[in-house]
Amino acid sequence: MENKETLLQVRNLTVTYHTRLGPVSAVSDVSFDVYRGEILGLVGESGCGKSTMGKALMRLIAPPGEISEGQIILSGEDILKYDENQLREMRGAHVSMIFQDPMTSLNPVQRIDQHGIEAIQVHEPKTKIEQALERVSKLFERLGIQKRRLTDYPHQLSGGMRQRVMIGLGLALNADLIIADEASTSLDVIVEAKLADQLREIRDEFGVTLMVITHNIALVAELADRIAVMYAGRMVELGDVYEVFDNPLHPYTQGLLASVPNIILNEREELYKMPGEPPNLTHPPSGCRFHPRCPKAMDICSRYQPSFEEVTPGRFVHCWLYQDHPEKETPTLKVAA
Ligand SMILES: Nc1ncnc2c1ncn2[C@@H]1O[C@H](COP(=O)(O)OP(=O)(O)OP(=O)(O)O)[C@@H](O)[C@H]1O
Ligand code: NI
Repeated sequence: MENKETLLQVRNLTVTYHTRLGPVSAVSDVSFDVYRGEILGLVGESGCGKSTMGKALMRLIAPPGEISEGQIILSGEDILKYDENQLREMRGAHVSMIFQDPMTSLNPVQRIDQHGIEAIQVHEPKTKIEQALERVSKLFERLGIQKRRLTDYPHQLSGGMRQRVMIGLGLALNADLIIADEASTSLDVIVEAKLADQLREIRDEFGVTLMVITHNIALVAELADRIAVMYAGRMVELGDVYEVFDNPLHPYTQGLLASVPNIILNEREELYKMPGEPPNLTHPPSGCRFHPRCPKAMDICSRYQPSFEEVTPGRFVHCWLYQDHPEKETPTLKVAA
């Protein structure tokens, strides 16, 4: 993409869930931009905070969770300052989220075409039903939903189709940003490689911005322009998808990509299994949260949190390997007790 226009700026975003075991910072001090018209893939192990991030961008974090710090600036406006009316307008017309189970967002007693017509008419009340229906059926056809399915009810469609319907509704609303949150277990939409092509075509045609939250790294390779990697509530790497797959900088990204079949490995090499488990976020490790599992950890990594530094243009990494600190070379003295 040439001329990048920033659609969304996330700054120092922190989301905290207040649990019985103490506060959990599911998203911790995360900053990044989303460009208009891009497809951004957000990946990371289960529990690293991807869905929390997506919900925060929709202002859908509810108690016991709260956005405890930061800014979310959409087209120049801080949505953390929005009141309920402004939020309703934003969720309708500007940002759409497709959840892991679209059944929860679709009305079970409403046909697919009615969902589409309603989506259009809520925001463009002057549009006639016939016009709205025509737009909807064109849109859905582009997404691989045939005309005869338009009179179906949500339960008559497969999970993958329901997700397409949600994407279609987002497009019908002319949403600027569509956030799609893939379930960890669902095979659904994305398994169909064809959808990656369709989504890219639709993006080109409608200029919509897509944020795809998924465990499916192969899909991200296929679909996304940029990839963002989260670990234990922090964003650890962000960059052009080709550059990151070609040369992952953060040791976590390196491990994550090495554990995916057929992407960066020769067939003969064995898949890498990352040692250890993600941390308990009620007591996250000090410094870089990845340090206990990191094969390249240095002394400083457990003591200080690295910043999210732009190491080459457009490439951000949260890792002491790529930034300096006065104490970087000085090991802590281990004093015997
Ligand atoms: N409502 C909640 N109350 C308390 N803790 C929560 C709540 N929702 C999420 N969490 C915690 O926040 C952290 C991040 O969860 P989140 O669902 O955002 O992760 P995720 O990356 O989307 O995981 P997955 O890939 O499994 O969908 C986890 O530790 C989770 O237990
Ligand atoms: Ni999730």
